[in-house]
Amino acid sequence: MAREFDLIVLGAGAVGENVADRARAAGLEVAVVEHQLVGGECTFWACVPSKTLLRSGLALRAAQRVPGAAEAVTGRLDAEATFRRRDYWTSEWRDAGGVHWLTGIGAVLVRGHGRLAGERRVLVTPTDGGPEEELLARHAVAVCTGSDPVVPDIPGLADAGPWVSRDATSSHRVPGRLAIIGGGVVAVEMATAYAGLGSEVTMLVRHGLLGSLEPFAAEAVGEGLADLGVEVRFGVSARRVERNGSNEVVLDLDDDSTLTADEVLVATGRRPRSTGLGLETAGLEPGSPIEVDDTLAATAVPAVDGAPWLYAAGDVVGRAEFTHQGKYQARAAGDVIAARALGRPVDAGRYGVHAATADHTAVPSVVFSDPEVGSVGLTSAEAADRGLAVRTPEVPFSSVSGAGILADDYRGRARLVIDADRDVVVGATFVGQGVSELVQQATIAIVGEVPVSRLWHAVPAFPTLSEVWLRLLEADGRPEVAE
Ligand SMILES: Cc1cc2nc3c(=O)[nH]c(=O)nc-3n(C[C@H](O)[C@H](O)[C@H](O)COP(=O)(O)OP(=O)(O)OC[C@H]3O[C@@H](n4cnc5c(N)ncnc54)[C@H](O)[C@@H]3O)c2cc1C
Ligand SMILES: NC(=O)c1ccc[n+]([C@@H]2O[C@H](COP(=O)([O-])OP(=O)(O)OC[C@H]3O[C@@H](n4cnc5c(N)ncnc54)[C@H](O)[C@@H]3O)[C@@H](O)[C@H]2O)c1
Repeated sequence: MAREFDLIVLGAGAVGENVADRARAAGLEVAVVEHQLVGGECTFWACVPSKTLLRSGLALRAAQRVPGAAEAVTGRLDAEATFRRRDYWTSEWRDAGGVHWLTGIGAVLVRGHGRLAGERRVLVTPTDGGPEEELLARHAVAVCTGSDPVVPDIPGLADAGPWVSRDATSSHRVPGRLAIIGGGVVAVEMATAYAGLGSEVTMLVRHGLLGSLEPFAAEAVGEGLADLGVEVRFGVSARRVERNGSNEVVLDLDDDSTLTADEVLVATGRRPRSTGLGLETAGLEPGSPIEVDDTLAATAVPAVDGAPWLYAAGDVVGRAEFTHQGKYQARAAGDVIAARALGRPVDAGRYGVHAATADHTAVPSVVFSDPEVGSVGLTSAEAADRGLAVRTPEVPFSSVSGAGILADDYRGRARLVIDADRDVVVGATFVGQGVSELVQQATIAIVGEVPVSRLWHAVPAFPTLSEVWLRLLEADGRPEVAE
């Protein structure tokens, strides 16, 4: 007989876990269906292992930039120890901790592959090979199934056994020569990590590095990669790839040259994991992102008894492929599903309790390269596309004592994008060592719509990196008192 729950969540990544958590907190009966590891991509193959692989190199280079400490650290990175720390943080790819947490909040974990079979009905093929199980949802189904890497259709590539991000983040081996196809965030972070660990890295970048960010930040990252010995080849693509008899990967490039490596990492973007989910039984297109409104309800699926029943959040909706933003969507989704199920008021207005408004205004992100890039909101180019009249004060960190004290020859820049009509910050980009911690200040300024004239009263402590805010305000100009 079918088991019945108030809410069925497909996927126990960070996003599915948070939908379940909020709905459970309101007292709903929740089932979570997971066909792999509870914790998903971020915990086991993405954020956590990539950041632990990067951290050792960043820490070593930070010490090398401070006389006194530099003399004390004369050796190279210890790859084995770096991998061991990564293995600790990924619990050696075991999810007992996640399962303990999920059952601790009172959700029911169903191990298997779930797919929709019409309105509020899910079929699960159990991981252990048992008979298919039917689950029924009294109120809602939330699809939180994440995304998959895209492998371009380059002749021979698939047969050459390329690395995708999971291979790079879970490897216990440092390839002597690593070729990377792509110039986005995965490519840049893995180039930084593996160059630090001792690989000879060559990046094949069809267009620019980190294309969605401010060009000055990408330029600084390019210089940082060069300092690490990474060769970045712009405007070059692979025409054909093959693994030869010596187990080398040979890439035939469209500038008529050849690149030989021990491994090739494909880092050319991701697509929503929306096939094999039975989405067509709800009238949706498999393979596409699931389009949702700001309460995360699927816009193309009709409501039942006046309430939406199909929700989606995280990478599968394609609004902002970051764990933190997916979890933000998940909190709104879990709360609104509960509110609608329990007949409680719904606050779906701009910045309402149940609306993921910040998806449109203030998505923060950090590229953990060396230097780091921290950004939130609009770039100058995006503001121009929206027809906004903006001021864009920009300063080097050489004007900030805290930066000079943090590291000798500190290199970095910062830029604000200020909506001139409303006199509020709508975007910020920082590049430099340790700038990741500056992003939240900008996020608060944007979401809070704090007038720039008021920011002059938010005094940064001396001598911290945050003093860059003062320099940015000075570059923008001290407010004048009206006659
Ligand atoms: C290398 C790399 C590094 C990254 N670093 C960062 C970072 O530093 N910071 C950051 O914010 N973001 C980072 N990201 C992005 C981040 O990993 C994703 O945005 C995040 O994991 C999305 O979470 P999710 O829950 O939507 O998807 P996932 O984590 O992919 O979870 C989806 C879950 O659903 C399960 N599932 C799928 N289909 C089914 C089904 N039919 N039945 C049952 N279960 C199913 C999967 O097994 C998985 O557990 C990184 C991404 C990559 C690739
Ligand atoms: N620190 C973080 O927050 C972090 C880290 C890693 C990944 N992520 C998330 O994961 C997502 C995926 O990252 P990604 O780097 O794979 O994607 P991306 O979209 O950032 O970059 C893809 C890159 O591949 C290039 N490309 C695309 N097709 C190509 C082809 N056929 N040949 C050559 N180059 C090609 C693009 O020009 C671009 O440079 C990101 O959008 C991000 O949201 C976040």
